[in-house]
Amino acid sequence: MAIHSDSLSSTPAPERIVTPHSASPNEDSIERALRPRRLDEYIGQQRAREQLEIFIQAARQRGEALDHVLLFGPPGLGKTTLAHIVAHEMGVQLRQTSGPVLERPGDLAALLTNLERNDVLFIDEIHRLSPVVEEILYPALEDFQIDILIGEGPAARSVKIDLQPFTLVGATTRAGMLTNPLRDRFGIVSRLEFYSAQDLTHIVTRSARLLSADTTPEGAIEIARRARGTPRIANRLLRRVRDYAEVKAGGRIDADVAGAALSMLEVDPQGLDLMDRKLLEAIIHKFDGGPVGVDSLAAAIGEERDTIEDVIEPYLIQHGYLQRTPRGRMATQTTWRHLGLAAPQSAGGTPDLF
Ligand SMILES: Nc1ncnc2c1ncn2[C@@H]1O[C@H](COP(=O)(O)OP(=O)(O)OP(=O)(O)O)[C@@H](O)[C@H]1O
Ligand SMILES: [Mg+2]
Repeated sequence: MAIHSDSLSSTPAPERIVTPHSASPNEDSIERALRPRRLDEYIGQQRAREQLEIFIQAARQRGEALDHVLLFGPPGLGKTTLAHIVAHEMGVQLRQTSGPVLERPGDLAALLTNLERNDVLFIDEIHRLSPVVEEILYPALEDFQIDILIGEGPAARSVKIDLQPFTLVGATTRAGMLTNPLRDRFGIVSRLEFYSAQDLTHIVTRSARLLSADTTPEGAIEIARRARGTPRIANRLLRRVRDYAEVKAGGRIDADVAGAALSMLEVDPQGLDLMDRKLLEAIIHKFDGGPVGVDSLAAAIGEERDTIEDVIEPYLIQHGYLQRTPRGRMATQTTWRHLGLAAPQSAGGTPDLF
């Protein structure tokens, strides 16, 4: 069966404390425990939440399946969480799989034919569906029907099978890698954004309550500020800071304890971690501040190109540490300053006038 657990859907990268991917099966089970189950417990992402609230209510009132939903955004922002919430709010079952797991059309056909009326089928990493599997999906999404080929050679014939109406929830970190015909079949498209420090503070406070971690409001703010705008990282930092507080500070997490613990974890005051700094330092020291192509950068820091593009870069770009230009990546004035260096005139971004 092609359904697989949450633990298989993330790339482990245990060496990195702020990696937005979940690092271990143990962490996955903690994540599940911290996962909000209802839409009104889902903090932040106001736009996505408000839209879904209306569409879910309308679908429920009509007794219909919700339109197909595409969720996209960087790892750890709550796509899987939202998929589960959609099923819960619709009062239906969720079946979960992911693009790379569905190798053959039959894998998807088996899942589709087992769905009950209005169920949610959640396909994670939907940009990694193989083209033959994607073909099966088109008529399923449009007409709730699939065409499957039975037999081989001259005796082969195509059979149409009717499906129950269902909702596909697709998640991807790369909306740009979806084919047009697939993207066009989603009626609801939600882009998840990095969270504000304020929203993350709510998330840390909620998780601290669930984990019975003794956290002051200032302690929660300190963790939230340094979590790269990402709930998964906020929850992970909270657990590590709690360990530190229990061993070094009688268990209480205040701003000083959180700050000391995060420094020990090499998360700097802006929330950048070792990998972030390694990338920024490589651009400055090995490539004179850029522009440098992402492949050269990947080779220089020993990371996969995909990891740079999906995991490291989005936050750095949004926060002005990195510019993506047609000729490659460039460090900005902010980057030079952040690393305690004097920026050259040629550095990207707003010049430092002071
Ligand atoms: N809006 C939110 N409110 C509270 N907690 C959240 C929210 N979004 C995410 N979380 C927490 O962050 C964790 C990670 O979220 P989730 O697994 O849904 O991310 P994802 O976008 O699916 O990541 P990936 O791209 O790696 O699959 C969850 O376990 C949950 O505890
Ligand atoms: Mg996920």
